[in-house]
Amino acid sequence: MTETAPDGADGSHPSSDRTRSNGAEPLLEVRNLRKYYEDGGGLLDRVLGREATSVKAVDGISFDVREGETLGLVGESGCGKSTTGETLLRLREATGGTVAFDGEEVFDLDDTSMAAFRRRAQIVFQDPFSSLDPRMTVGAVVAEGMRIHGLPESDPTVGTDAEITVGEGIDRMVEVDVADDIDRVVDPENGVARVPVTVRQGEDGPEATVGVHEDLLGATVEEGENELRVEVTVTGSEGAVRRARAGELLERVGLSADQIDRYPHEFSGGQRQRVGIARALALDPDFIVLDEPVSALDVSVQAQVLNLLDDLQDEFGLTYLFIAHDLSVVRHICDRVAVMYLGRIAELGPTDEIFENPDHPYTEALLASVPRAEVSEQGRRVATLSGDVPSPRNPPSGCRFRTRCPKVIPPEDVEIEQAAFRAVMNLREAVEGGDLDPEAVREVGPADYREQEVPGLDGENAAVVDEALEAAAGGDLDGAAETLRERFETVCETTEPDATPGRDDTVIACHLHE
Ligand SMILES: Nc1ncnc2c1ncn2[C@@H]1O[C@H](COP(=O)(O)OP(=O)(O)OP(=O)(O)O)[C@@H](O)[C@H]1O
Repeated sequence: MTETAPDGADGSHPSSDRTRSNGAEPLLEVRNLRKYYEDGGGLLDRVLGREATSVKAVDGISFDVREGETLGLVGESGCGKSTTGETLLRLREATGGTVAFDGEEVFDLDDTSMAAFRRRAQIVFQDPFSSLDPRMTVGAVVAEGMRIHGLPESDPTVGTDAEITVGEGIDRMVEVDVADDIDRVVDPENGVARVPVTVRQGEDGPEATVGVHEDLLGATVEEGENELRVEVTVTGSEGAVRRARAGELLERVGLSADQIDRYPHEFSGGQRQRVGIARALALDPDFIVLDEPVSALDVSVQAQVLNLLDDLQDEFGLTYLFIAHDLSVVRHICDRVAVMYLGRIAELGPTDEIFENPDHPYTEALLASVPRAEVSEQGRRVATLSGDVPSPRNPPSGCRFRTRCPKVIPPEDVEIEQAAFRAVMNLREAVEGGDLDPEAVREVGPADYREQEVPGLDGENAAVVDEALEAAAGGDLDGAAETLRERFETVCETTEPDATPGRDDTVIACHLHE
């Protein structure tokens, strides 16, 4: 199957000159949002009969999404990006915090306001294979939301009008009435939905025909003494109006209205994602959460879908929250980027700032894992991201990134190389977690063990580690942990860094930048 793509078929990325959100008001204000999953604990908890601990998927994050901008939300798998998107849309119940949308508290909305919010705030999911019901035609998929919400509805602020052409012997004045709900069928231009109508003399008297959407609109003529009265109304059923709109939306996202009766399995991945986008657009939203919208697509198709999203944003004045783990995607579509780690936001700022001049060691490390296309960036010295992401059931104290951070801060009075301090931190983790094997220390002796496992120490630092390893070799892991803690405890573990203003509209949560 081939990909239909009117936009960016050359594979180019959308423009990265993204300034549309400068100075814009926030459309979405997220404050201290939390979402914990209480799922009865992990297997280990159950085996050991331990009390269940919740998964702190999102653990107190705050950010704004400004009107008309694209805010990127990036981070490694499992850091809470999808949970954030779904919780702020109220698809999941938040554990705490607030979300204001256009000034209204989303978590306090009554049923009527909630229905309006559901229309205005949409989501496009990552997986176009599982997010479309295989038993529904794509036309039904796109129209479903409209059916639920009674759309398309008439907008009282939109005027309706007819452009009349009169011919073939009609010499009387023509008066036209246009029903107010014509805008459900005809897209308004400059606030007016216009219908071209032709009035001519037929065999049985005057007749009027509409020039657009003939299957949905109708015109009737009534003869008066000196005038003809023409009335234009919507004659199509609700279902037919929705179907026509679904067809238009399919066309707008680069598919064909002729494909309206096909099933999802008849489309390629990229085409299915276009259907998902048409479904989101059907309710005429202001805000869309794009949850990894191109991650499941071939690289060649990704740029086309990104270009489409970019065009739609301009055309419909949309605001996006763009969730991605792939930083190279984010760079070209986002105005600002929030970097998330283990349920928290590490750094947030304008995309160029985040990419050119990251402040948070996690952002630096994440960027280091992005393949560099530009030669000028290839030589950049960056720290690498090593080790596993800790469990969100039991995140590290203080700064959550400290267990992997290549810039963890030693105590003021301890002189130590960064690599050696990292090794000490790792040793402490092992001792505190009960993962250090006393036998292994006994076998080689504490000093040799230190040389091997915690190289680069001398003087007092070496002596303290030896003392701790001595205790560990004797089986006293608690004593070893205490000895190490007394000398090497860092602010990164005792104190959680506040999110503080950095340079150029950035916010950063790292003790190095306080
Ligand atoms: N329904 C659930 N019950 C329990 N834990 C969950 C549930 N959904 C997600 N989690 C956990 O919450 C954490 C955050 O998951 P989430 O899917 O939000 O992260 P993510 O950053 O979007 O990752 P990915 O890119 O892999 O989707 C993970 O540890 C995940 O295992």
